Amino acid sequence: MSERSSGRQIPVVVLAGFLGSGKTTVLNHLLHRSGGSRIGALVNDFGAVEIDAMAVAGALGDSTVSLGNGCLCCAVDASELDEYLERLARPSAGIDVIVIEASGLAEPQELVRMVLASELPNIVYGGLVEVVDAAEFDETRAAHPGIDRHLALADLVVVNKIDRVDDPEPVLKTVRDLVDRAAVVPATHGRVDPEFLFDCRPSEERIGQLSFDDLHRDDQEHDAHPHLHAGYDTLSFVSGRPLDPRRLIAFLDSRPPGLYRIKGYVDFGPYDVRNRYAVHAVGRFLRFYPEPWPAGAGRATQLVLIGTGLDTGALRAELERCVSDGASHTDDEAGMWGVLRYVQETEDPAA
Ligand SMILES: Nc1nc2c(ncn2[C@@H]2O[C@H](COP(=O)(O)OP(=O)(O)OP(=O)(O)O)[C@@H](O)[C@H]2O)c(=O)[nH]1
Repeated sequence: MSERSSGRQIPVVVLAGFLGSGKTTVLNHLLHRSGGSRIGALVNDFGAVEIDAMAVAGALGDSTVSLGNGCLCCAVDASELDEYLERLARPSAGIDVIVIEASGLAEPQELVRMVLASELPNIVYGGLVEVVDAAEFDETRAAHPGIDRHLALADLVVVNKIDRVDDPEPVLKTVRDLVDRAAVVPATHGRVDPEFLFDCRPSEERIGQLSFDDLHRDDQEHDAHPHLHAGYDTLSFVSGRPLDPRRLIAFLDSRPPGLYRIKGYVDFGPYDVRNRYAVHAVGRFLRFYPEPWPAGAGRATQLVLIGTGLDTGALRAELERCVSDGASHTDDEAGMWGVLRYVQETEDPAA
C-alpha cells in the first residue's frame, strides 16, 4: 500500500486559459512527461462533443472524469465537484495529482473556490495554472478584459505558442506586469516542466509523495532533458539543526516572485518534537502538513527550491539564517502560530 492511502493528500491543480490557448496540449504534455506520477484529469468541455476528453482519453484510461454538460464552474457546486474528485482520489486509483482542465470560458476563481471548499480529506488545492496564447494575447485581452483578472489570480502562467510570435518579450513583459507573484513560463506546444505543477515520481518507483530521494533523482533526470529546464534554478538545502519557525515564515512571506516551487520537510525541533512538517509551495500558494516523524528517520530539514532568475547563493544564506540558534523554546507557545496559519485543518469534519 502506498503512503497516500494512509493520509497523504493529492494536490488538485486547476488548468485554465482562454479558448484555444493550449490547455489540452499542456495536459497531454504533462500526461506524457510525468514520469512515474499518475495524473487524474477532470476534463470540462464546453459543448456537446467532448473533444478534449477524447484528446486526452487515450493517455488516461480510467483516470479521466469527463463532464460534457457545460461549464464546470456553472454546472456543478462544490459537493458535486467533490463527487467527481472522490472518484479520482480513491486510494485504489493510485493517483498522485489531479488536474482540472477548465473550459475556455470558465471562471477560474469559481473552480478554485470549489476546490478549496472541498470536504474530501485526501485532496488539497495545488494552484491555478493559466495558459495564454502568445500570438492572440493582445486581441483576446481587448475583447475579454476579464483575462487580466484571471492572470492576477494565477500561480503559474504558461505563455504558450511562443513559436507563433517573432519576439516573445513584449507579451512576456505584459503578462509579468499583470500577474501577482506568479511565475511566467514561456512554452511551445505546451511543453512546460511538470515539476512546476507537482512532484514527479521516477518511473520505476511509486512510493509516497514528496520523497526527497525522488526529488534528487528528478534533478538527475532534469540533466538528461535540459531543453525543458533552460533558465530554471534549483537549490537543495539540508540542515541537521532545527529551523526557527518565525524566521522561516519571514523568509517564506518575503520569497521572491521567481521562486515558484518549494517542497520538502522541515524540522522545527523543540517547537514540535513529534512531527515533521512537509512544505509545499506553488507560486503564492503555501501549505504545511504536519506528520509524525517516521520511526527511525533521521531528524533533518530537507528543502528543494525551484524558480527562475533566483540568486541561489543569497537564498541559501537566508535559509541558513532560519536555522535555530539552539535556545530553549519550551515557553514560547506563539512561535508556531505563523506556521499553523498555513496548516489546513482537514481532520475536523465540521471544518
Ligand atoms: N503553433 C502552435 N500551435 C499550438 C501550440 N500549442 C497548441 N497549439 C494548437 O492550438 C490549438 C488549440 O490547442 P488546445 O490545446 O486544444 O487548446 P485549448 O485551450 O485546450 O482549447 P479549448 O478547449 O477550445 O479552450 C490546437 O490546434 C493545438 O495543436 C503551440 O505552442 N504552437
